[in-house]
Amino acid sequence: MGFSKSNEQRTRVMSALDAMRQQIGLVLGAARAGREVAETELAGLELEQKVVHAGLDEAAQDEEILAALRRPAMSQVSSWLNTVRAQFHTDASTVPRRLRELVAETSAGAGRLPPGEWLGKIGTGSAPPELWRVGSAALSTSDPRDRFDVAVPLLDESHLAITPAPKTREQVDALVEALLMRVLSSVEPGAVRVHLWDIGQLTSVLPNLYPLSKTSALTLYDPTRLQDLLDELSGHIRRIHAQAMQAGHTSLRGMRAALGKRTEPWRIAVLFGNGETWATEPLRELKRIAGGAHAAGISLIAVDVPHVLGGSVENIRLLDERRVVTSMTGPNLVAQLDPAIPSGQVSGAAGKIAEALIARQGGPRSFADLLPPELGKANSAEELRAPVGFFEGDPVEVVIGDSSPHALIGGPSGSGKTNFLYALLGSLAARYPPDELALYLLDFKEGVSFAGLAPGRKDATWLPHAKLIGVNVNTDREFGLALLRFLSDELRRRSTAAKEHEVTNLAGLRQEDPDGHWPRIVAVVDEFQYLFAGRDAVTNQATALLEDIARRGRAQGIHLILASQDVAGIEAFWGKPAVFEQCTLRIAMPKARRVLAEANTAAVSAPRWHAVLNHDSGVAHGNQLAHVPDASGKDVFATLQRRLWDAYADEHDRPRLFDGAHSPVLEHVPAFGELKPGGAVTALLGQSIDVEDTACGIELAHAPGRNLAVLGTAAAEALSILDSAARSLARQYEEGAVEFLLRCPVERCLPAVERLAEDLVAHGHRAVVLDSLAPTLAELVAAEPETAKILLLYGVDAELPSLEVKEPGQLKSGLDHLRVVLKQGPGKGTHTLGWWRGTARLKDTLGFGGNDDIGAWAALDVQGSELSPFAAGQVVHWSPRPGRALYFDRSTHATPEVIIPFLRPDRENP
Ligand SMILES: Nc1ncnc2c1ncn2[C@@H]1O[C@H](COP(=O)(O)OP(=O)(O)OP(=O)(O)O)[C@@H](O)[C@H]1O
Repeated sequence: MGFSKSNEQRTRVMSALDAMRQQIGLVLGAARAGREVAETELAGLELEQKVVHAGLDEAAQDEEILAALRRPAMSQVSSWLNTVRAQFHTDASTVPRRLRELVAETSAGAGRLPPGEWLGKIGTGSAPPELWRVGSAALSTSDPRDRFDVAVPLLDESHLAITPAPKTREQVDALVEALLMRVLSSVEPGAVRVHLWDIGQLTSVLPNLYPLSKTSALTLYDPTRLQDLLDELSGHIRRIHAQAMQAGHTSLRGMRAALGKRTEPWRIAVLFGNGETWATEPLRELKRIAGGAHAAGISLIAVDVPHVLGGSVENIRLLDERRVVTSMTGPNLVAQLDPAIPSGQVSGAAGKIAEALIARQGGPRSFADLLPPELGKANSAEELRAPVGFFEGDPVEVVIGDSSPHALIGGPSGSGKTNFLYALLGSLAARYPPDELALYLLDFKEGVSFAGLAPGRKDATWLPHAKLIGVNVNTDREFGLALLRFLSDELRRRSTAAKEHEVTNLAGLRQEDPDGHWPRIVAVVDEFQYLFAGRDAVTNQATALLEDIARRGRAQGIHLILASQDVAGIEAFWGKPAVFEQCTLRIAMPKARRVLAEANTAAVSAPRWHAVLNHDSGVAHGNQLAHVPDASGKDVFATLQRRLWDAYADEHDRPRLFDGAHSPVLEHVPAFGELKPGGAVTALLGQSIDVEDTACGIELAHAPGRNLAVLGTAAAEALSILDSAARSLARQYEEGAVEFLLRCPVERCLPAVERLAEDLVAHGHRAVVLDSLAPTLAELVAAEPETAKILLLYGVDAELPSLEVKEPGQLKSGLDHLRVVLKQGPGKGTHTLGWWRGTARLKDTLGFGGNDDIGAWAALDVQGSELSPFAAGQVVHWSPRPGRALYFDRSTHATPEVIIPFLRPDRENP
């Protein structure tokens, strides 16, 4: 039925009803008119009053009145009344027929027919009736053919206010139930959503409809959840308003008419009050909702709510169990409610609709349903947009862009947070090619959540969008910091470019610099609260960087997705509202707390494998529930990854994988492969904790202080550092151009030292493991070296007692010679790389004023406070941990940095 046609019909119904109301009014009008006549004739007036009081029909039976009318003086009264009466009957007799016809026209099927005709059948209509029968009425009770339908408008049209009479709750329930069943049976399953709230009952509001409550067609709100319902409705109104406005319409109905299809379900909210007035705040909200409801396809049915609602409202007032007065038929006509539909029939039919709805929605959807028909067709200049799940069969999208630049995801362990991230990453990567979207993925959790996106032993493919993948970084907060620094640098680079092109955001930059490479960057930090885990410099720097990126990233297309398992992660924000506020996209997994706004409890009731998406900073009206398909099951993501890899891997390098649980092997790092004679000689010591895959080393220039001290008792790490230093140096000298002098008084380390010496020799260099150190030191002091010499001293502290002894007749001790070698050696190409097992012994070795001779150090299990004398007195923060060293090179570092000593597989370990 076309909109204008139905409108016309509705007008006709209304005018027919008006006509009837007028006829009824005439009877009373007659009395008034008669009274005017009777002003000149008191008797006439009295008589008429009597007639009117009795009613025309009754008066005709009343002998006394009849006698009075027969009096000649009253002839005028008598004939006038007769005319009125005749005219009334002529007109009124046609009203029921006209009404019946019109209601039949506007209200087909379940809108009007008795339940036997439609109950239990599944509706197919997308254009439901406009009037819904609730009962019938007649102008004269004597003739049953005069009965006509009493019906009320509902969807898009009107609210309904029902006022019960005492002890009529059962009848009201039956009335509402029948009305809802008429509506639900008229339209296709899912096209109408019913929300039920009852102020006084916990469980049994219209129980016959309960089979529907396992679907979206029926949502029940217990008495305490009025606010949830009001939030839901007002959120819906705002969303529809925004949607419709964007598409150039003013209402859902208008949008539906223009598109020729239903875009959103209608909603009917039934509110059962108890006759008492509402508190100011919810009432205000209810009135606001009522005012905007029709445009959003919402109708309210308010039962025993003694307030005037906004919007158009029809009323039904019960006089007793059967008799009602409705605003449709006017105050003077009493209608009869239809009898209740037997409850078994209602629940049976509700069950059928529920089944049809479940079948229609096709059950849970899969990850493949999130993917577009073709890979990589989307453009990210304006925003990123991708579905992550489904609500009632319809996709629910995440939008990352100007109005929702950053996201906060929360959910307890096992709630599907990681799975959600996979769904999101997959959906994005399938839509945007790597030139449009670059991913930086960091997981502070122990485990390998993102490791599969980098090439691995089992699967050699990688996600071409991923530039960096950090896993097992829970103890390497510095890596998080490195990522933030990288993003902040990129932010600066982009804003400089934007300024140069005189634009203010990424979309502008891309337009002005079409050949530039400006993908949107999405950085995911899972369990980001680890960044703030200590009261230290890392936390302070992370906070500052994060705030900066959060604030300015929006314009430059740099987006943060911060995920956290528990409240702790969110609490980390409490002192940092800037970051929190910028995360306007909130995603709450079931049972997540504090991710959404304080009063928004949607996540509490979200079912398993669902997420509540909210692009409005977590305010309730922004809630969108979505079922998230399984994206982390076996082969699910991997299948997409392979397709993406096939499509893009040729042009996009593998991501850098940083795995905190696996130290790199010296021979595998690019920096080692690139070493060759001729450049500045650099001894590699370990891996930098950085976004780029870089090794960290000490440059052995011919300058004072170019020696290295390794400090601490951790033998494996100490061996590793000296080992990689020697091996990397070996690659930078031509054969015979360097001599390695090794000395190791620590028994258990000796095999490793001997093995190193053999390997150095095999490399073509001279390498000697010394039996004693003192004579060699004396020689080094005495002669000018012909070649570069590298002194590798293991456990120097063990050597000290013997070095301190002066040989008889000698002025200088071995220790004196060592001090000279440390001081003067580097200038002549003799560098000492030594391992002291404690800082005190290093001080003893260096003596007064000797600290400058150690230009660089790598500390292992040594407390920070012991290190400041070797770092120009600055406060050093360092909590020693296995597999890590704190490295400081006076000539290159402002502050020390954490490095990862290389792994020495298949080599002797102490
Ligand atoms: N939407 C889903 N459909 C089916 N299975 C899922 C879904 N989401 C998660 N799972 C499964 O549930 C388990 C836990 O999910 P997931 O690892 O994503 O949770 P999490 O919140 O990240 O937990 P944690 O933080 O402990 O890793 C996984 O085995 C995952 O495969």
